[in-house]
Amino acid sequence: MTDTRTLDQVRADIDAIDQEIQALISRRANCALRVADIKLEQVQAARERGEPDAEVVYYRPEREAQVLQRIMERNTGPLQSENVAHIFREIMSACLALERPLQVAYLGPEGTFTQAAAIKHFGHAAIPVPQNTIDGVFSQVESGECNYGVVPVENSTEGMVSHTLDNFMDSPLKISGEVEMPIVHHLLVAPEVERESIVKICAHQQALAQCRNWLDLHWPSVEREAVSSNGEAARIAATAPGVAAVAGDMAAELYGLDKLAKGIEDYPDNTTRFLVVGREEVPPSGRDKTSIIVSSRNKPGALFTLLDPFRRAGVSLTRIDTRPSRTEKWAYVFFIEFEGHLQDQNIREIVAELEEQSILMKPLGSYPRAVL
Ligand SMILES: O=C(O)C(=O)C[C@]1(C(=O)O)C=C[C@@H](O)C=C1
Repeated sequence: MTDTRTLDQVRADIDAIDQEIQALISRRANCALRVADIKLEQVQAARERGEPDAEVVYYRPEREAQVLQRIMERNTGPLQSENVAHIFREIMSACLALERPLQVAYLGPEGTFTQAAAIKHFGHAAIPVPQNTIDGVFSQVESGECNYGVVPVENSTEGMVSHTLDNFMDSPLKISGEVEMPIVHHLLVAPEVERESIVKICAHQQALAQCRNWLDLHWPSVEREAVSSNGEAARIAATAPGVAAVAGDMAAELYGLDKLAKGIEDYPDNTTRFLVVGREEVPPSGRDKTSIIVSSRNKPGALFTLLDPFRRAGVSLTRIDTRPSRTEKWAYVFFIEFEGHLQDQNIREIVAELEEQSILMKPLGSYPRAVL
């Protein structure tokens, strides 16, 4: 049947639907408030049972992943599943903020891709707390100043962010989630700045590397300077007219910069993966990944021996990386990521075997696979 409603009629329908959606969102928010009360009651009961350290965990990544996954699965259009999930991401973010506003440390300053990743994962109701260094993010969460932290871990062009991996070696923090961000870089300048006046291009070293071919081709003789972050590069470009920055949309918006060239990364499917760190272990969501650090003696076949239990159990590895050991005791330190949860029987067996064969075996946490 053709739709014969007039513009006014359709708008009246939209108004009525909005009213219903709003009432439903308020009902949902009241449920979240009740969830918060129940969580508190459960912790009080646990303390009375003699568990003095029991603490309320408001943020539940496994539950959020399940909610978002289901929303995407049952979407029938016409909106795209990802767009619908983003809307619910924000609704859950606001509901969680009613229960307890989350402080999220991230590798700043404002305008970095890590901030964009933190917002993508936690939504806009979380309180972002920029840190100057990856170490700073870890220590804010370790000390309890912030509830969670977001750090870059791997780029599809440049490989692992070794500093993040090094932090995991000594930190008691657990991984509670992962975020994937497509990385699109632009060449940014302050408004009205002419191409001819650019004498220097600033960016984080990873961004300079990700755009190396493009910069070699278009700006071969202009000095490049690596600075602490893309956000910092954008801040410099906003105040120094001879300086351009390589950074993303968020930095461009934040510092009011113009795009002299868009999408300048050498590989168009350039993505960065971020990890969310927290103090709690995350229960299974049904679609999980696990990360561990494992180290073995320097002897022939050492890596094969460590990986063989995964092959036998048919568990897929999603990442393996090596870092130089920082103590003489260990010859190799491997970061291994795989599908499954530390509570799964087959993963428990693999971990037990690795504990026997290695000189160090540190689980970094199980967490839901990125949904968005
Ligand atoms: O189910 C919970 O534990 C809730 O707190 C509710 C809710 C939600 O809004 O759906 C909010 C925050 C949590 O991170 C997960 C889900």
